[in-house]
Amino acid sequence: MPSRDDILHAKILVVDDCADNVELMLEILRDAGYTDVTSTMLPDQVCPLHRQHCYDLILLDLQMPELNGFQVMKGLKEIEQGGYLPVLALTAQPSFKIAALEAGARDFISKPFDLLEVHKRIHNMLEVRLLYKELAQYSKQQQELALHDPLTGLPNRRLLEDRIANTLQHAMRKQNKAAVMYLDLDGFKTINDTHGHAYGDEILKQVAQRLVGASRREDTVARVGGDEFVIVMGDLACLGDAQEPAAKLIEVVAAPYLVNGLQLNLSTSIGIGIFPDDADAVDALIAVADSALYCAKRSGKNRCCVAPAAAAPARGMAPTPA
Ligand SMILES: Nc1nc2c(ncn2[C@@H]2O[C@H](COP(=O)(O)OP(=O)(O)OP(=O)(O)O)[C@@H](O)[C@H]2O)c(=O)[nH]1
Repeated sequence: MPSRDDILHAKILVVDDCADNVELMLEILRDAGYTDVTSTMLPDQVCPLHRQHCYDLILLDLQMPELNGFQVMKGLKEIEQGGYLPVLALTAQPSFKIAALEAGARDFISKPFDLLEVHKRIHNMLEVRLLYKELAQYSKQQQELALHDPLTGLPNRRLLEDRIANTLQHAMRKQNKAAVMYLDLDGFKTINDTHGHAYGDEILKQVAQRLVGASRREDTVARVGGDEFVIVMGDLACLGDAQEPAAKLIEVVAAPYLVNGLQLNLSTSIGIGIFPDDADAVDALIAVADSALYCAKRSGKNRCCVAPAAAAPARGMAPTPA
């Protein structure tokens, strides 16, 4: 629930073509303790100003020459699409009250002003507006949490699958290739067993940062399990375009780690699946990369293998170390 302080610091815009009315409203608001109040006498400035400042409350006179309050609300609705239109209409015309509500205003204040009514309606509207913002922020955070790994902040499997699907669609349109790289740290269990889980967590966070740092901005780096990561790359012309960055990933993971004054070395294995050569669907491509990873582990770790023979008969039987 917004506090009294939050409400008094809300951003308010007063819109009226009459200078005396503007002055009166500014005085009422400042006397009540509102700290962030501005005004305009130019109705055509309301939308650009709201786009720039995102007001919590717009006190809008309905009868203005050139652009009236109803037209202004139309423009504001486009900016606040799906959101909460923070308009409190000001009118001396009783017949405009319902029309204003129908046009999207949340409430109205009649002129001449009844001071008590003005204070109450402004306070109530701001309370709802700020609550609405809190809710929108909370819902955004929840969505983020549902799609990201809490330890590293990387996309989780759910978001990864979405990103792979987009990458494959893009590759299909462009008639080029994409790669899914399945990466699993070597001997990570020993690190946990030797130095503790918290130390292992720190290493995982550093690995995540290194993988992101070594990837292109448009690639996706996701954490899909304990010490498992998946990297998705689009816009590739050939297998070599994936093997080269995979070798770079192996290299960055291998650089020494310093955690709590303790230096440690680590290696990783990577399996690569190529779209459309090895598979043409999200799950299948992940499965192919996972099988290739298994080959990399089995053939000695600290290396990268492409899809095994079963998934890529054209490339022969043996896994291909990078
Ligand atoms: N610190 C930490 N460890 C985790 C987390 N999630 C899973 N693990 C541990 O990560 C380890 C994964 O080990 P494995 O991949 O099975 O084994 P490994 O030692 O890496 O062996 P290879 O992959 O064959 O080289 C296990 O010990 C898990 O308990 C986590 O969030 N934090």
